[in-house]
Amino acid sequence: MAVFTPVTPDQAADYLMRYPLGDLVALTPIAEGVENTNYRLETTSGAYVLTLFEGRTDAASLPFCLGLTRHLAARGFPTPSPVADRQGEIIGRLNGRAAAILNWAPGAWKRQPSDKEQYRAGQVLALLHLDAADYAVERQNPVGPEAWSALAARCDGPAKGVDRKMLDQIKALLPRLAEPWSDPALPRGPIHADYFPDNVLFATNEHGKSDIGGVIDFYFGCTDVLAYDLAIALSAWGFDAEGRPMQSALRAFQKGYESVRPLTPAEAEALPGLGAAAAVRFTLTRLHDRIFHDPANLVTPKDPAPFFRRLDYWKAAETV
Ligand SMILES: Nc1ncnc2c1ncn2[C@@H]1O[C@H](COP(=O)(O)OP(=O)(O)O)[C@@H](O)[C@H]1O
Ligand SMILES: N[C@@H](CCOP(=O)(O)O)C(=O)O
Repeated sequence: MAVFTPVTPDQAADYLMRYPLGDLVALTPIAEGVENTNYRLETTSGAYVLTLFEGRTDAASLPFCLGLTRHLAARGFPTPSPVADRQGEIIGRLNGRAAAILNWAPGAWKRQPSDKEQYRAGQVLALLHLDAADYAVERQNPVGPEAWSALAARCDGPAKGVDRKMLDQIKALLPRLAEPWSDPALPRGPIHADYFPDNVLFATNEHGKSDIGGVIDFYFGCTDVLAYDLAIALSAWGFDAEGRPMQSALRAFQKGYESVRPLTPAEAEALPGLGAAAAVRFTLTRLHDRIFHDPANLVTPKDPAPFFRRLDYWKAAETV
């Protein structure tokens, strides 16, 4: 489930009165997602998503994240735009939470993307980097290198068994993994930072062809190293459920990316190190979420081990 803060139809209808979106027709909870509360909102003017932002999405980050989404949508990038209320505001408040309404992106994410879809996903990530380049607002990465030691330190006391083993290896790697962030040759800009298959919805376009209809969930979005975003995406799209590399998927995704935005020599050289950093970043947050899992929260914590295994691939790539 991903309804942490319930909303009744009456509350949604009341909230909708602030928006020029017509009247409520249906309010349906969305089961997917792990961070925030999401409802599909159908009104007399169309379909939308109503999001209530929960604990880990810091309300102070929303002007950056929703502003970036709006900036990209205005450029024609495929992402559902946040809707402004009658006062022009895109961030509201509902049931004690910061809230927003975004356009509904039709389609579904690909559980087993073909190489063609991998290529297209790579292209769209590169387009995101180009279209976002002149977005003037900045946000430090909330789960960047500075946050890793704090996450590791929090897990340090309670981690046991396999978690303990992963954590000990990670702690030894942390100083070296942060090195690319002091390289001034790596271009920086707005990044998605969570460009996983479940955040990329494919739909049938106006020509009857399947294409990316909506990139969603910019709530880890921040200003960071562009090639790190590619490394995160390759780590998310290019490995199987056990964390083993899928060579043709990795090639297709990167080829798609570079068909739009070729990597600089410095980026190409840094990519394996950034991939290792991405593997550790997601291992750490998954470890943290599993160790501190609240049993009252029905979302099943994600397994950190397959992400930890990606380290072997990236470490081997560093020595090639
Ligand atoms: N704008 C949207 N259009 C269509 N579906 C959406 C939209 N935003 C979210 N969803 C649906 O809600 C689910 C959870 O959204 P997501 O932003 O990934 O949540 P969380 O941040 O809690 O993980 C997505 O997997 C998708 O099915
Ligand atoms: N992609 C992250 C978790 C964040 O989940 P999302 O539903 O907000 O994309 C992971 O896989 O660890």
